[in-house]
Amino acid sequence: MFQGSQSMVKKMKTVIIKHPHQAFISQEHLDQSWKTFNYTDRPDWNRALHEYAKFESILREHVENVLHLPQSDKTGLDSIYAHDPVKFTSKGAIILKSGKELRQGEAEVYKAFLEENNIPILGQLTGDALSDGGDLVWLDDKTLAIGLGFRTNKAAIAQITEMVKDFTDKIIVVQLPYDRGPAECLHLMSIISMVDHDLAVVYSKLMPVFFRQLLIDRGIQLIEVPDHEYENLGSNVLALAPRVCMVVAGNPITKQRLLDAGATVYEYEGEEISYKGTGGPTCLTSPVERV
Ligand SMILES: NC(=[NH2+])NCCC[C@H](N)C(=O)O
Repeated sequence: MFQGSQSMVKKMKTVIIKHPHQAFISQEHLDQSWKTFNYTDRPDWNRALHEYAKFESILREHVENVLHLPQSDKTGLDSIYAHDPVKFTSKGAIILKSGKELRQGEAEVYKAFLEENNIPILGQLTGDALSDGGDLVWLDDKTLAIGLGFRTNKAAIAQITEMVKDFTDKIIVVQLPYDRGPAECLHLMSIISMVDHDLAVVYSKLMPVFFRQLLIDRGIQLIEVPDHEYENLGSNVLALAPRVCMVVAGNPITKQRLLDAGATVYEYEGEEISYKGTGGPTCLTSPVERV
């Protein structure tokens, strides 16, 4: 029985990931495509494998089922960030269409993978609708916040709203700023990560005032990420269970603030697999079931 949820924090039971073997493929492949995909630098294949081994071992300690997406010639480097092509609801996956054109082939591969594994699909974006999973945040099981920006458009918000309306009370549209422009990746999840039902890590500088206030009004304690740790993906924190989380190493202030809030914090080195492609632990994982 599929145990889908509309939570970013409940105990993760099943997760989909994509290993560098299937996404990065080889040093040669990385060399050919890192500039095209707008990475900050050329990832090192061996170090990427090493980092990923640690990352995956933390995941395996906490998550019963870890499923791997297959290699495909329809996808590129960014497919390592398995969070983006779909979003899970309690009734199954919504198949999205990336706002980054180079990533649009990922959804089809993902959909076939879900079908093969008998994981339910709720619906799929059609027409002009564009959205990345990184823009969709369940604040609780009845409330979905959606970032409206370069990666997610109004057509997608309308279609997603329609798909979830029978089992969701509220959709909150959060306007994202221009920040560094369309070539860079800025998702709603770049500026907020839920760590428990009442605890979130945030980068308030890029957050609309109404949204920050709404979080506070909902009784959510906010942990602020300092500027230099935001640059190091410090605001990208993956909840493995309520207050049990994973961060990219090199964010000591955020880590200490999480510890002070009573969280257990696991770290992995993410220079190659996270930093260079701008994708932290939430981006590297697609939680299917949380219980
Ligand atoms: N959910 C996320 N924050 N994903 C990050 C994706 C990063 C990737 N390089 C992109 O530009 O699409």
